[in-house]
Amino acid sequence: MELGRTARNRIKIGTRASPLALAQAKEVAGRLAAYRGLPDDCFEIVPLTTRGDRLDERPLPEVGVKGLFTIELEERLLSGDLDLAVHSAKDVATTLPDGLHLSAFLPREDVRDVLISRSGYRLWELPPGAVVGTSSIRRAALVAMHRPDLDVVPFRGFVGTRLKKLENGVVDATLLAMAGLNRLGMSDAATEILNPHDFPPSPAQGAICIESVVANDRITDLVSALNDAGTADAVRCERAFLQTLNGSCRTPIGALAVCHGSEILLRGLSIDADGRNPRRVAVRGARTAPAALGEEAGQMALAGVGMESEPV
Ligand SMILES: NCc1[nH]cc(CCC(=O)O)c1CC(=O)O
Repeated sequence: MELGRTARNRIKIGTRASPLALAQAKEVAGRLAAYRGLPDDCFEIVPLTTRGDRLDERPLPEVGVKGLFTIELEERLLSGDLDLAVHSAKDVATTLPDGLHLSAFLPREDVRDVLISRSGYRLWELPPGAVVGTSSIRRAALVAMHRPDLDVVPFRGFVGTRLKKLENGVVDATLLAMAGLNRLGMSDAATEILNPHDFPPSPAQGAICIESVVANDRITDLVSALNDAGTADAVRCERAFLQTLNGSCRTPIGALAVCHGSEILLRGLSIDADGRNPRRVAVRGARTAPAALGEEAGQMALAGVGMESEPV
């Protein structure tokens, strides 16, 4: 393959400029180099500040949630300035711009959320009125479901910034994805790993994906070496569930799909923003049509059928 021979045709990998996103882009460049036998210097990592980063001080639900961290990267893919973009799959809007596709998924990291608390308390041990910082409507709703007596406040910024704010006493506890902590080498910060039944993760949590131009066969072929089929199927199933339910983008949704041989098992949850009325759904189906299964589960949740009664 005539790749990376000169500076001019280096493969440009776009990413958010956060430390986590940069670590993920480096991981992708390293794997591509290793799997394709290419020199490291044939990749150029291009960090971009996204709208979501610029709106750092405002709570996310106010500024519209999806696509905030990806739009700038997508524009540059379409203009040809970038060859591929590396994203946390959970930050990618369920509908992509025409001409782009998710061309590979890396093997999924830990899918779970963790609680990080200053005094080492677990979620059920936090004193009444303790302040929990999160700007995720899903995490806020799940905290309210388990601990309606806690005070949830907006809390944003890069992972390291949030941990510093926690240390400085701005909040008593916060919630983060274990995957991000692992990738940053900060897993020691976790106080309690929350189990996915009590605290369902975001659809696509823990998965890194590559987005690129559909018509660019060279890039589609290049990145195919990185694709993990089980992760791709599970995430496509979860994203279809989210897309089916997410008319308003305001409904807290959790979802986790797991592949077992030729089948996928999907468990999903939707819940009111105040933590009331959790609605759970579970479906099992063939791996041949992951998105159809996710959509079916979404339709069931919308219709209120096939729901599991509480507690499960
Ligand atoms: N929205 C920020 C974001 N996007 C992906 C991750 C974690 C990494 C992952 O889920 O793969 C995080 C931080 C967090 O939620 O703790």
